[in-house]
Amino acid sequence: MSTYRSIFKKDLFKGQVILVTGGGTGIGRCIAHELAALGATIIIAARKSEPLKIVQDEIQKLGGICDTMLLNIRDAAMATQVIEDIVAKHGKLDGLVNNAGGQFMSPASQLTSKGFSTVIDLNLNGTYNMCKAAFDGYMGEHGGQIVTIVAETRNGIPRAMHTGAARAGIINMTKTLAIEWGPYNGIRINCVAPGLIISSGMKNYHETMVDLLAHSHWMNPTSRYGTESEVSAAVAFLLSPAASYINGVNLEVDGGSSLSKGNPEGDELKYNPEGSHHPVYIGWPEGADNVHGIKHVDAPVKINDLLNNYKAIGRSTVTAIAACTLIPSSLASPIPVPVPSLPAEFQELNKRAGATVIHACTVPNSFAITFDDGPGTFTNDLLDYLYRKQIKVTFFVNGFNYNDIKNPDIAATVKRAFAAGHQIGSHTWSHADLAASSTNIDEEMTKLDVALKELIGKRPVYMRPPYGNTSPAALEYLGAHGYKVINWNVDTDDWQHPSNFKLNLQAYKNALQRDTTGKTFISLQHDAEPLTAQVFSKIAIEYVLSKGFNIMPVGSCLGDNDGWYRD
Ligand SMILES: CCCCCCCCCCC/C=C/C(=O)SCCNC(=O)CCNC(=O)[C@H](O)C(C)(C)COP(=O)(O)OP(=O)(O)OC[C@H]1O[C@@H](n2cnc3c(N)ncnc32)[C@H](O)[C@@H]1OP(=O)(O)O
Ligand SMILES: NC(=O)C1=CN([C@@H]2O[C@H](COP(=O)(O)OP(=O)(O)OC[C@H]3O[C@@H](n4cnc5c(N)ncnc54)[C@H](OP(=O)(O)O)[C@@H]3O)[C@@H](O)[C@H]2O)C=CC1
Repeated sequence: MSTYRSIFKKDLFKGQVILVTGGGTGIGRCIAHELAALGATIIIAARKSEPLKIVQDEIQKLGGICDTMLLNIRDAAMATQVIEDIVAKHGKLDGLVNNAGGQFMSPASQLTSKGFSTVIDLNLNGTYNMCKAAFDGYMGEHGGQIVTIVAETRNGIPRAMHTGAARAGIINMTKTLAIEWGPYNGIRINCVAPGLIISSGMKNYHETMVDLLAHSHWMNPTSRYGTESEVSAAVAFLLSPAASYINGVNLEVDGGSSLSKGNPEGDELKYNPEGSHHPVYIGWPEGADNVHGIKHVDAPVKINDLLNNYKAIGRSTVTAIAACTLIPSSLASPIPVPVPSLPAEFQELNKRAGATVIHACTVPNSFAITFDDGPGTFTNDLLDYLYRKQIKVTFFVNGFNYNDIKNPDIAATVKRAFAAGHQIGSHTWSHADLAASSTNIDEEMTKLDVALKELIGKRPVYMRPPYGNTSPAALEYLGAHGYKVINWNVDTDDWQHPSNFKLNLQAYKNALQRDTTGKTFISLQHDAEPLTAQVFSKIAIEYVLSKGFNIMPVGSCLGDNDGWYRD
């Protein structure tokens, strides 16, 4: 049976006694396997005995030495007792890996003080309890190495303020302890700060979060998530003599994700949705997971699939990994063909027949980015971004769909978008299908016009039919009432796949991948969709800009700068 294959030399920790808290699952389990494979006597400790026993059994089967102890790191007395028991039973304590910890996700505004205290107590106080117990019980007199797993917190952790605060506290506590405990007690103490890691820990997240995470793994400078092995390797390094001159640091193992988060010009950055150019490091032996009943990793299925993908393609083959996140060809849409302008005689005919449906722009090199169904709860976030980038787009708004346009917050968003110079178009009052015989087209158009007139003092000329659906009767009505009907030639499908940014972006890529000379585009997405407003729209805009297009409202891209509205 093959053991964990560490990149470090065999017997690196032979004869050492090392405690790994939370060693029964995920990252802690991987660290326990690696250190045991390198010769250490490992003690894994946590609240639940069953996972500990399973990992102990795995390590022993592989020829390692492993002991288990029950421990709640929040309980200072229990921490003291566990250290005492280890020293009594194993004679010493060379290393402590503070891995136990966690949190739940919550926006700061919804966090209760009990919830905040709970996460601070677990992570900050819990880590303090362990460090203090290790110092008092052994290391203060004999020295030792301490490594604490925190989380990358460089620019805060949105929706996890409590854990960000706790981990930042630990990082600072670590620096102080390095100063106080280094010179006289021979202790080295450091932190490892993982970014998102494919581990069992992700099983604690809600399914929607897992779905989002599964689609976002390319959104960091290394274009993939990390592995438990990559965190474990950092821990092993910091515990080892190779790190003898490293004290009080926080080593980020995050693929560079902390570099952009929270930076206004960094969030929507320069991700490479094609896939990673970086090899992945996995210490487990080559081959399938779950060999000899030992699972390599136990992440949620969709996240584990990512890892299998990284593995299947190759651990060190740069080009192969770059291909690991291909969208199946069945999902790719055909290259959109811009609709050429009709000859004059047909334009006249068309007028009589009703409005023409427009799918593309006419101004060379223009790209109109359009948003339907809003305003949504996060449209303001999008407006902030558009302001920073000085980009104008078109919002085809509804009166009563996801939100009520008469709601003061929603009304204020429409006014803000209009005042900022974005084009406001009509998307009907209630998102009605204009091709359906039961739809009262006049009511749908007029009711929204009246509401918009009240809000922005004008009625829109440009409109988008919901679902892109029209009928001869609808076009006749719209033409007769002076509306310009706008559809699209780039459909991101974001309403159906709101967290699949990669799939959404594929529509843009299909449009822009070949020679685009002379071609112009109108794209469709939905600002009522929170993830589109917050994330995808920014990715799409960066992509279009990177291809050298000028982004503008639909009216401008059709050469019309003063006919967007009427009184
Ligand atoms: C694409 C972008 C995505 C970005 C995502 C970035 C996220 C980065 C975060 C950093 C990366 C870290 C990853 C990981 O850590 S992986 C997971 C590791 N494991 C865990 O996190 C463990 C899971 N969590 C828990 O077990 C518990 O939440 C916790 C231990 C933290 C608390 O458990 P405990 O049993 O002590 O506490 P209670 O359940 O009794 O709750 C106490 C009070 O806490 C509040 N609370 C608890 N859960 C929630 C919740 N889900 N939502 C809101 N509030 C919550 C609440 O006040 C509880 O008190 P009451 O029950 O009386 O109300
Ligand atoms: N996975 C990721 O993407 C990232 C993880 N991290 C951090 O890495 C560490 C490991 O995470 P991961 O393996 O993914 O998640 P897991 O949830 O699998 O691991 C957490 C471990 O901590 C133990 N634990 C929790 N509370 C206590 C407690 N009060 N006393 C003792 N043990 C406790 C748990 O065991 P039990 O419930 O039996 O006590 C569990 O084994 C955590 O600190 C996590 O926050 C940081 C950044 C990213």
